[in-house]
Amino acid sequence: MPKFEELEAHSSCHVHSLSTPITPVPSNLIAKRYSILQRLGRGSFGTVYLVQDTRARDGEKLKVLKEIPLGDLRPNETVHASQEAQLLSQLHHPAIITFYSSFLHRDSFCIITEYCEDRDLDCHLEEVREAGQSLPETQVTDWLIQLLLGLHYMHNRRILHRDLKAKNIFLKRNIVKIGDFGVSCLLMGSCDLATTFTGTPYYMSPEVLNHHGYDSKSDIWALGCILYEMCCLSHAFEGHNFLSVVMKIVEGETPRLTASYSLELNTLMQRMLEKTPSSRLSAAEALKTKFIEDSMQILKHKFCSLTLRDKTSAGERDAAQILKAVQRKVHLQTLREKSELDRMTPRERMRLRKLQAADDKARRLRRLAEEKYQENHFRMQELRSLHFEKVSLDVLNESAGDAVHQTAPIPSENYRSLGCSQPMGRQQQDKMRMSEPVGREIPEDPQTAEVYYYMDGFESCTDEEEEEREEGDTLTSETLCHTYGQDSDLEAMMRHMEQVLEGELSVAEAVPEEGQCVPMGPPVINSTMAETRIQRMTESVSRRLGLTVFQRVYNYLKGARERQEDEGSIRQALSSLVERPSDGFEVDQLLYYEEQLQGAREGAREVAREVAREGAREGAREGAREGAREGAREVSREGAREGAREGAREGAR
Ligand SMILES: Nc1ncnc2c1ncn2[C@@H]1O[C@H](COP(=O)(O)OP(=O)(O)OP(=O)(O)O)[C@@H](O)[C@H]1O
Repeated sequence: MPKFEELEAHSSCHVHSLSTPITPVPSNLIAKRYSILQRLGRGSFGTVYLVQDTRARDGEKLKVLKEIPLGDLRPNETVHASQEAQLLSQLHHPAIITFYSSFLHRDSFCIITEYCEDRDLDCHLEEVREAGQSLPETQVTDWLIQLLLGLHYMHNRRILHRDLKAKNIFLKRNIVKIGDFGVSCLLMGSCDLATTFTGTPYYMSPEVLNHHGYDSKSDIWALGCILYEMCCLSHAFEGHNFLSVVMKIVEGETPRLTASYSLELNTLMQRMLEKTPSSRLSAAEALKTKFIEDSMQILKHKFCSLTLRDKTSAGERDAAQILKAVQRKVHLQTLREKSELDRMTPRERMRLRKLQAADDKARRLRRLAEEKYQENHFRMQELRSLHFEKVSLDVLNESAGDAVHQTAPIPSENYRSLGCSQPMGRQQQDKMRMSEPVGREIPEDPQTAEVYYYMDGFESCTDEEEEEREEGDTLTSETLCHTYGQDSDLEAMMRHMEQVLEGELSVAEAVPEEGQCVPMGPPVINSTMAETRIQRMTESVSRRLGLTVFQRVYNYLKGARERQEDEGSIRQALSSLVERPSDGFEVDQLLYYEEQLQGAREGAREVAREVAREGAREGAREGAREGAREGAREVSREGAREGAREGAREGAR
């Protein structure tokens, strides 16, 4: 049962459409600021919602809320997780989904993160597969570089992902972002059980399956699997059932990419899929390979021209706005010249006021255009100085040149001649938004009209022209906002690439050892999370197969595993129970999880028993020691008494 009111159900692989924005109801706010817009989906541990942050600035309002039910946990048991969440919220990288905050809401642990409107990589790959297409190598390497940069950033800070998979990678315009970084660790701690339950079988590394512990190289293994998936649109290690996948990962051959991808990319992937962690590349080492460095140069140029183009087109839009304002102004100015002030009717006066408003507008737009022009100019100079001659030329020819020409023919003197003086700040611009009076006539009496205009702040224009102008204004400011957000990610990504290219990257990456990743969830959340995962999985498989079939498959597989039947006979038996033997995959995985949890519980009970036994032994020892001490004391007391009595007797004698 969903805890939060869901306004719209949502299938995971559909574009998140928000055609009808939902106005938040203040009384329904979660943590006094988030209102649920729609449900994005349900994962193994919790439910994911798109929310509106009523306290955030425009353009940053949409966020994601992950609600993780904590069952019967007491609030103080989650304090540790909240503290670790604080740590995560201080980390920022454009390839990592921003972790804003976490809090407790009723009996759930809630996490607020950045929202990625372009869905996850898994959905994207499914679409490509369905369309019978494939991803070009440049696209694959562009994404791989960004993912390596993100991994390197987190690994350097001793944070492991533990559940890297295509479903945890999100697309946001031109960049990819890793989701849930550190979250599994936060909730599950870092023990072996946590690794088993947070990992997804297809991406699990040999060392994890062999219970040799998880480290940063296990994340690299998962990324190698994702790289294979981006190229071949199927899992790197596939099998009919859970155990056959495990066998392939642990003992099978390292897969190869198809011939349509370069040898260099194939070699890189194979080095990321080395079975021995010490022979496997780290993120820093992968970033320093020649293939990645060369591809990174190209990606950096691409990002450079993208930000430039964004800014240029914003400049073009501004220029168009200015042109419109100028035309309108010329028209109004003619009106002004024709009329003498004292002979004006109120309507004419109104027009004059509008003229003044147009002046202000033109001045603001001119300023914006000048700023944009300067920015573009500065970036172009930057580009040249970095010797990216080819790119600079392309950019100048393709777009910047156009924009410069479009912006340049409206030199600032033209506006000055229209009587503009002081430029206007952004806040003032916002205040200057016009309000539309509805159904109000302008009074004909000049004095009354003056008061009327004053009350309306001189901006009460109902003309269609003004409406258009208003629409144009809104568009401009929104586009600028949008461009800024996008640019900041692209620019941050470029900075990270520059660091690598300029050799500011330590290849001897601080590799977190098992159990050393920053967040260490308390064990009590740990086993609750494991139980939740088992429960969710049981629900989902029994829904898919039907309860009766699920029970049959479950009972058969449980017996078969106990009898240690071979894979061939298991496959044959499964084919009579389910349509495809692969349908039994999740049941198999479920049995494996149950076994692991059972083992962990028995381990914990054994530890508790041992502690109790040791306590009893220690108590007995202490008792014996105390008894001995008491005995000795009694003996010495008795001796003293006897001595005294003997002394007295002797004295009497
Ligand atoms: N930051 C986000 N922006 C946009 N969509 C998201 C975001 N986080 C999650 N989603 C979507 O919400 C759904 C559920 O995500 P969640 O991460 O809980 O589960 P999952 O990755 O499908 O499974 P698991 O919990 O096993 O990792 C998915 O469809 C995912 O694409």
